[in-house]
Amino acid sequence: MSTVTNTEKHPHGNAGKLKGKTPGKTGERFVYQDDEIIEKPFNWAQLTRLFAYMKPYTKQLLPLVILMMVLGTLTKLTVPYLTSMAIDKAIAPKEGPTSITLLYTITAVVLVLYIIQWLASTYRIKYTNIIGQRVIYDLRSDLFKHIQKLSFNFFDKRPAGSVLVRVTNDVNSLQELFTSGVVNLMIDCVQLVGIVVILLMINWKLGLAVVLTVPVMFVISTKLRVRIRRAWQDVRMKNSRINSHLNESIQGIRVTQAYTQEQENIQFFDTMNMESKKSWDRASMLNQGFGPLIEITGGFGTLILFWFGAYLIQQGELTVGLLVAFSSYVGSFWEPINRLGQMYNQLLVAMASSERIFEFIDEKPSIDDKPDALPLPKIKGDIKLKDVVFEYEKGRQALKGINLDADAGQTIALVGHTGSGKSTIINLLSRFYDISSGKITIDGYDIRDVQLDTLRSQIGIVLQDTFIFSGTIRDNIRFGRLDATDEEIEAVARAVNAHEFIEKLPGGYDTEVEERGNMLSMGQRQLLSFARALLADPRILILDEATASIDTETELKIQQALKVLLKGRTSFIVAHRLSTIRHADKIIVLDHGEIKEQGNHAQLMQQRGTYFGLIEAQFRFI
Ligand SMILES: Nc1ncnc2c1ncn2[C@@H]1O[C@H](COP(=O)(O)OP(=O)(O)OP(=O)(O)O)[C@@H](O)[C@H]1O
Repeated sequence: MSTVTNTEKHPHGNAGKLKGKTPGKTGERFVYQDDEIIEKPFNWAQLTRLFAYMKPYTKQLLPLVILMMVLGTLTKLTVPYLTSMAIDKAIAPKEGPTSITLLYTITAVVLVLYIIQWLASTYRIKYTNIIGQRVIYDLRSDLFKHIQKLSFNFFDKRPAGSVLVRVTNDVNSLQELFTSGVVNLMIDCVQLVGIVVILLMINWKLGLAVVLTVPVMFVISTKLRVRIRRAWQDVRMKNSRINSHLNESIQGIRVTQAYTQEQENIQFFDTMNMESKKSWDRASMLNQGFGPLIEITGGFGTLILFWFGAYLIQQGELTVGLLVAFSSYVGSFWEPINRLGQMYNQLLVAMASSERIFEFIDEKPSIDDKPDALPLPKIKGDIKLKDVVFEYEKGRQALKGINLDADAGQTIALVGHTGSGKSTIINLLSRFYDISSGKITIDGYDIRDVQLDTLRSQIGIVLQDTFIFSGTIRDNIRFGRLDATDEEIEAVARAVNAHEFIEKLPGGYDTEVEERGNMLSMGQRQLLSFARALLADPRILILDEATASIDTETELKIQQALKVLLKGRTSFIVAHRLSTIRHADKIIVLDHGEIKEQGNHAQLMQQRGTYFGLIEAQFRFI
């Protein structure tokens, strides 16, 4: 495609999965059913697919992470045992004198172990962050690349906000899982097994008593955490609704102000904002209430430990040092258990997010190359439409059997009442949609049989409301052909009468225009889009003429520019200006998806039919 397609002409705002659009019912707007699902049951296939994103990094970074993890865990688990040695052998030995030298030696070893532990954990965090960020980068980039390829009918069905939320929120919600979750899961498992083994080795009776409380504690902690996690998820969801609304309200701020709907909008936002606040309050209440409760679940284990431990010391089966070591191990026992419960919740949330992400990634573009599609060679520009029927939705024909021939170099003007099918024809020529039946050929090639990019790169499109991207004027023209030189850009700008106004801008060609080019007038934006199309130099040009009335001087400039642009190309123009229509080689008059009349201006005026009526009406209107 030589120029960008206009999203505004195909608003995404049609209901799709929107539940309703009644103003005031905050809960109803900006709610997309599938975005609402917070958690999904465990799904191994999906989890495997998600973790496959880590694969490219398993060879270099993951071994390092595992090494750091093992090192960190080993050192961590050794310290309590050394402490017990310090107590039992150096501070209060059963037999013989206390040994300060042994105490110093143990302290020195513990110091070294702490240093190793610190280094191991620093590097482990560093490497896991690298892996996590890369995975998220890959995932987001895959998703974006894929969305770029999806066809118009995909966007017809979905509100832009919903697409936005998936690329941002859903991907972000996986961030935690990849940056810390996976590695923590491994560490916790290793640590738990290590601790259980050590506890049983020190004293199997006491070990067993403590270990038996684990499943109970695990269930309690997980169950409590589910509620907290859900409450926080609700906060996120409410925030993402605010994001969606913000997106729409900022894009539509001009309409809002024009219709003086600011108050209504503020009220609506307020309700949303309040809901987000309430949901936050709820979550933080739960956090305050349950958080400490979870923390003290570990206290039960400690109670059992001291009660039973004291008994074993009395029986001579345990030393004080070992009890201290035991208590230290038990202390670092609850940490991984709590985290595992958290991790489980995190996985359920990740399931829902990844399902939504993969749903988009799995969406096949409805318009794609056939497996045996050949490149479309350089074309002359003969276009034929034969019995073309098209339905956007099943059962509603937007075009009802169109037959039309355009010879290379001809200018075809499409005219007709609103909704008669003009834009639909131009959408079909670039294969933004596939026809329901019939055939469209270019130089004898069926457009469904050739490679899409070789087709679209030979068609230039200029739409009514030119889409200006944020960047310089030069960048915006260069969008037509990325390898164009500055001289070429200036040459096309001169050819379409745009040079003059560009020169007058504060930075000339390097003036930064904000997104959508609001600082430029409608006429200037039109001229820019002409320059863009001329630079692309396509054999076929599709033009949706702007309806906006502009001053006579600019109008004249646009007419001259149009002449330059149309020269030597086959052009289809959804024409609104009489001057454009008059100069067309062929005028196609559409009515309810059918061709009513065709011919040149003089012929059609003579017929005194629909065209005559349209022109008369336009004059009366003017
Ligand atoms: N994305 C879409 N999904 C469903 N129906 C659509 C879509 N776009 C257009 N239509 C319908 O197809 C018919 C033809 O629309 P089209 O946009 O081609 O008309 P038009 O002649 O270009 O009108 P206008 O001059 O107002 O732009 C209309 O009935 C319209 O409602």
